Amino acid sequence: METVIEVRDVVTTLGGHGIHRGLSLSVGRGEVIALIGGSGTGKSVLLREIIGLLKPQAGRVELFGQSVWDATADQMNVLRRRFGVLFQDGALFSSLSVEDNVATPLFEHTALPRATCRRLARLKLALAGLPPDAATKRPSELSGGMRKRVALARALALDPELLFLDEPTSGLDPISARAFDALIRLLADSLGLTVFLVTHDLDTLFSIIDRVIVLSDGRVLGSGTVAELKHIDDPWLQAYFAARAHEGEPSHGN
Ligand SMILES: Nc1ncnc2c1ncn2[C@@H]1O[C@H](COP(=O)(O)OP(=O)(O)OP(=O)(O)O)[C@@H](O)[C@H]1O
Repeated sequence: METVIEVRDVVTTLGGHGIHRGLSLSVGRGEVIALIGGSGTGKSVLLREIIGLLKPQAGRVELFGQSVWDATADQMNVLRRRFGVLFQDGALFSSLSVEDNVATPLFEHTALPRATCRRLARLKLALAGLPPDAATKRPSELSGGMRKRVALARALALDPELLFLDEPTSGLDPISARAFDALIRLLADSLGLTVFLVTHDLDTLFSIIDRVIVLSDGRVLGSGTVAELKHIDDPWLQAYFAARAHEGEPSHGN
């Protein structure tokens, strides 16, 4: 399997605290991966390092075989077009229409006429499951679940091969969260996307994830299906899965 994300021996210190202490992981094309770990273990920081927003003190990060932290500005621009990111808060522009929010990456990274960008944006909105009348609204006129879908549509604007999502279901009610999970899996399967998401949501793990990577104490504690990880003798991981056991059985076979 082609490697899409490669993280090797990453060391991160922030504010005098060691966050990552020689962290390594890799993700293959087409995998739907969840990164989990206790609060403050450095999941979001790692995500920012992988997408080139924060530089680790040591180690190597590669996307599609290109070193992120040795890339020239031109190489980074090419890389940025190959991945989309959905940040935790959606980071939508409140003053722009939904359609222009989604068209913004097309305005910025392509020479297409603005009307064409908007037409493509409408297609992405439909792909993200939004009704046509959402396009001309402002983000504030939509529900939280719909705003997430707008942010997803924007992350898909440039037809990425790789999608990063930071806590995609946080702030959603359980029904919207499960619908959003299903949408991510559908898009991954339909478009051949590789998905790397950070989550605390056990239902997401049980329903749509191929492989879970667990961060603990600055390193990868383990990686595998939920069933495989249940055998790891780690207090945080055991407590995490116990929370699910109290809620009932998993909805999916892994
Ligand atoms: N820019 C920064 N400067 C200093 N410390 C930071 C910075 N960004 C993050 N941190 C610290 O790094 C640690 C890891 O943060 P991070 O947000 O990656 O954790 P996380 O695993 O995503 O946590 P959570 O599950 O609670 O979202 C935290 O202790 C955080 O306070």
